[in-house]
Amino acid sequence: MLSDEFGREVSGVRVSLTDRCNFDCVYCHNEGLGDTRGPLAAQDDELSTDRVVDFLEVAADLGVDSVKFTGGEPLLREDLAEIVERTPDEMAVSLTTNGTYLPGRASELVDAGLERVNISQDALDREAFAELTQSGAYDRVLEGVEAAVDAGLAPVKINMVVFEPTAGYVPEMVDHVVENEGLRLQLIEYMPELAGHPEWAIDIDRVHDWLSERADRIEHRQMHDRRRYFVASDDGDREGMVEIVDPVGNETFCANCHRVRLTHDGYLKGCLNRNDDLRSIGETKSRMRDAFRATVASRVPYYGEYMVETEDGWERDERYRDGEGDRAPYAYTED
Ligand SMILES: Nc1nc2c(ncn2[C@@H]2O[C@H](COP(=O)(O)OP(=O)(O)OP(=O)(O)O)[C@@H](O)[C@H]2O)c(=O)[nH]1
Ligand SMILES: C[S@@+](CC[C@H](N)C(=O)[O-])C[C@H]1O[C@@H](n2cnc3c(N)ncnc32)[C@H](O)[C@@H]1O
Ligand code: SF4
Ligand code: SF4
Repeated sequence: MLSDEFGREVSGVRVSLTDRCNFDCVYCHNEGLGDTRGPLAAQDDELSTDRVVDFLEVAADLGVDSVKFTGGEPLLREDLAEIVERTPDEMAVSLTTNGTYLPGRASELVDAGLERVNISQDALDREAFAELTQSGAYDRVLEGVEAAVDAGLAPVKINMVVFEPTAGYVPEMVDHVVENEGLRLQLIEYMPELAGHPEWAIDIDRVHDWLSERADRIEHRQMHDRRRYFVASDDGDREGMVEIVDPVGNETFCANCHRVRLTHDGYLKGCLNRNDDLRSIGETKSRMRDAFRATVASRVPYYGEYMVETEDGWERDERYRDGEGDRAPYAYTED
């Protein structure tokens, strides 16, 4: 397994298969790929099936043992099952999706080798959901969760972004996963670094404190040092798990970051929040190997190294002022 200069082993890759999406969530950072708006049909710049598979084989050779497929909406790729099927056996395969295309396709993905799925659902309220995602697909998402459970993907992780408009729904989402076997909840701190609107953020420590009071036990996950809270139902018969993803301004989170990302158009990046280190994987496996090694060698923790805390808040360190990217940063437009 390769390690970076900060002793962080790279055990996982996150592959964005497309920057397209059928939703337009108000908070979306799109994994650093710019806006998801635009045509839904497949685009020429997207990596072909073979190139994704070549890359995964190279990553596996370099000791990477897990892959997460994401996007945009990864199920907009018609070849997703083929990609999962052709992923090297030694890699654990998971997916993050908005869930809308899982009905009818979840079983095919499981048969191909999919082991886990995270489905985004920010509220149990239809209207709030529509406002947040700019879509009317609430029922379809619930069907997607059901399809995933039925296909054998339990426990399914529900991803919920916690910010001003959703914070009030946290207690009922926690109850929802306690009551429903087969579900887990992942509360993701709203990240304004790429998406803007820092005023939407809430103090995630308040959520930690609230869960600490409710939980019977707490575990720390090696990845990002994330905390997992185990919450029992009132009658003690059932238990739900709630994980908090709290990367913003969190040096410990970054110090335990073990993932490299691949963009839909074939660039490696060492950090979700960076857009100035995009390195092309090229066409051949030997180029891909070199690019992967170079990206690992130059990746740095975002908070605490790339960004340093000053009296005025977090600022980019002088040493990283000049970007080292092979292509221009992806663009976001303000709403
Ligand atoms: N800043 C930062 N945010 C991350 C990182 N990993 C996950 N996140 C945030 O958490 C969101 C959801 O992540 P998922 O794609 O569902 O997967 P995950 O929780 O990281 O992975 P698993 O728990 O292994 O399924 C991401 O879109 C980010 O907003 C990371 O390395 N850095
Ligand atoms: C970018 S989406 C891509 C996969 C898929 N379209 C989905 O929504 O699950 C991956 C995850 O990022 C989360 N996310 C998007 N923008 C975010 C932000 N600004 N802060 C925190 N999480 C965010 C989403 O809620 C989702 O769970
Ligand atoms: S569904 Fe995912 S990729 Fe699409 S807009 Fe929402 S968070 Fe972004
Ligand atoms: S270095 Fe920090 S911000 Fe960047 S991807 Fe890793 S955990 Fe996220």
